[in-house]
Amino acid sequence: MSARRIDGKAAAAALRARVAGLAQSFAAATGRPAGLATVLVGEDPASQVYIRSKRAATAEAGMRSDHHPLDAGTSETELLALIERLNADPAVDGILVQLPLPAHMDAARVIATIDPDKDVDGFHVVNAGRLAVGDPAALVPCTPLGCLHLLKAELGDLSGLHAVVIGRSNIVGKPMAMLLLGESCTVTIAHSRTRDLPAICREADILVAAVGRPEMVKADWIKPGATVIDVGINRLPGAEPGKSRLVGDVAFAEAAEVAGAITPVPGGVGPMTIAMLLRNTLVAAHRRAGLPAPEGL
Ligand SMILES: NC(=O)C1=CN([C@@H]2O[C@H](COP(=O)(O)OP(=O)(O)OC[C@H]3O[C@@H](n4cnc5c(N)ncnc54)[C@H](OP(=O)(O)O)[C@@H]3O)[C@@H](O)[C@H]2O)C=CC1
Ligand SMILES: Nc1nc(=O)c2c([nH]1)NC[C@@H]1CN(c3ccc(C(=O)N[C@@H](CCC(=O)O)C(=O)O)cc3)C=[N+]21
Repeated sequence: MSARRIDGKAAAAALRARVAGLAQSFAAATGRPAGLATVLVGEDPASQVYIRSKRAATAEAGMRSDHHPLDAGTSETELLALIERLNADPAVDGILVQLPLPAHMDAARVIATIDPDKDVDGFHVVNAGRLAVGDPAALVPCTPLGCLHLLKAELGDLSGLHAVVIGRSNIVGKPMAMLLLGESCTVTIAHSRTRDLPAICREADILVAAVGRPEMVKADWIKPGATVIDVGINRLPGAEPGKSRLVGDVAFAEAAEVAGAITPVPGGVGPMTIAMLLRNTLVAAHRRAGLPAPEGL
């Protein structure tokens, strides 16, 4: 392997430590901890694992974590009523409704009900719009924010670099492209209808894969020396029965022979997502308390 391995776990731990320090100052200044409310509908095992790690990280950073588990049969009306209560609760700075939601719910309507200034996932159309127009009040989706943090730590100034983002979802691909545009990259967004994807990827100084296809990006898709960010989380059957293993959207071992730097899965973007959730919660708390934005995040 010739590429540098970008250690998302270490970067996330450093960011969480900074958040914890600032969370302490916030509590001292306001007399209350910053608070995140999590909502999980149903019992999807993967979602339960994610919620557990998000809550543990929140508590460890000295913030309040309130969890609202709802059973799978809960009506959308009941969920919307819970969100309205959380919107009105002054102890709640951030609201996270874990996705995916059960099929009988309209995720867009649910997200639209969250107060944009408590929308620490950054999924509300108001926050998507703020990001698109460069309004600093935007709460930005955690995963692309984490990717950008890793890219800046690796490369410094990104201006003029050609970034190719594979994937155009509202939660990863599109906001990632907006952030890179904001850093003055030349941005190409690729997706399932893109023609000759390998050739387009080979033009990239920065390649972000957010597709959900295990090990789709091969070594010969990568420009020598490029920085590769692998957002994919794909669970494949493991070596032993009943066990699973995680792989990204990039064929890591072969890609690492060509790239200049690359994130692993696990231990890359995933941990940064959680750290950025804490960051967004603290930023939302400062704003709601009328305090200036915390520095160094
Ligand atoms: N690490 C983390 O914290 C997070 C990881 N993830 C992971 O990131 C990945 C992407 O997530 P998400 O954006 O929600 O996924 P979506 O399924 O919403 O979007 C996938 C995107 O990939 C595109 N795509 C699918 N197949 C191909 C293909 N063969 N060639 C090119 N493009 C293709 C789709 O194109 P089209 O629009 O044309 O259908 C779509 O835009 C998943 O593996 C997910 O688990 C997600 C969130 C957080
Ligand atoms: N409202 C909402 N907000 C989200 O941010 C959200 C969501 N719903 N639904 C699901 C996706 C996925 N996601 C991840 C978070 C952490 C890791 C993570 O920590 N991954 C570890 C490995 C964890 C493991 O072993 O499973 C890693 O990559 O090293 C991965 C994925 C957040 N999501």
